[in-house]
Amino acid sequence: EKVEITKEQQALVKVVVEAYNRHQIPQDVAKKLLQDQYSAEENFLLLTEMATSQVQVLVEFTKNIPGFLSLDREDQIALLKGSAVEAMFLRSAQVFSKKMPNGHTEVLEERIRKSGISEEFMTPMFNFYKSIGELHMVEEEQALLTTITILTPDRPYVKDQQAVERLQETILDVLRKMCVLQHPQDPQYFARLLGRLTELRTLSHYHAEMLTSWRVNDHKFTPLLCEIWDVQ
Ligand SMILES: CC(C)c1onc(-c2c(Cl)cccc2Cl)c1COc1ccc2c(ccn2Cc2cccc(C(=O)O)c2)c1
Repeated sequence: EKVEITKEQQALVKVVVEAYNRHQIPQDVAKKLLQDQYSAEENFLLLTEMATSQVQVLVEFTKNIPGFLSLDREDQIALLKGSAVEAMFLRSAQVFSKKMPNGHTEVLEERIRKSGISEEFMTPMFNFYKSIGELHMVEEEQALLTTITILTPDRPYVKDQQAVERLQETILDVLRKMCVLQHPQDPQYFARLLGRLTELRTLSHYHAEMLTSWRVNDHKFTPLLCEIWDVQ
């Protein structure tokens, strides 16, 4: 049947994409990527600063998701805590699929590889970046996929899962239509996008182990990261 995006769905996408593009890491933080030296300590500190900045960007973006602020307050917190790592993997994946001015990408890769993260997490992490890059997502797809990740009903401690499910379904519906319209030659494209969400969950489990190994080596995080990741 003819797939068409309704007026209100177009308005929804506009709000989400504008919010997604409005909130970027401050240029001075992104620029630091290129400047400071390369010790493992320096790299860890820089990545910590970027993660902290990204969490602030994520909180601001989430407040613009239509319906999010009408959810139960504690559920809003549970959704943010449960999705922060996955949203940041998606965001950093955009950098690796050349979202950032080139030169940043290589430097960011270098710093991640030399920040005390053990080899076993590197492979899945960079495989994910590669698999995201291969999708060549347009910015609407990136913004909607991040929104769908945030609106995952079965995060720990979410009380009213139905309310989250209703919001998520609204976004899934418009993303599905957009994929059909943007990729008529690839009917599986939408399914492949959602497949990345499964990969994100696996990465999120790896990340919990990365955090533990950093803490064992007495690495310090910022108060915001401690709060959102329940560490220290
Ligand atoms: C605390 C710190 C060491 C950490 O723990 N886990 C992760 C970690 C790692 Cl090592 C990989 C993936 C996810 C996380 Cl949380 C991190 C670092 O988090 C990052 C690092 C870079 C990130 C982000 C998010 C985006 N980017 C890339 C980026 C850079 C500059 C500008 C922009 C931009 O949007 O304009 C984006 C998070």
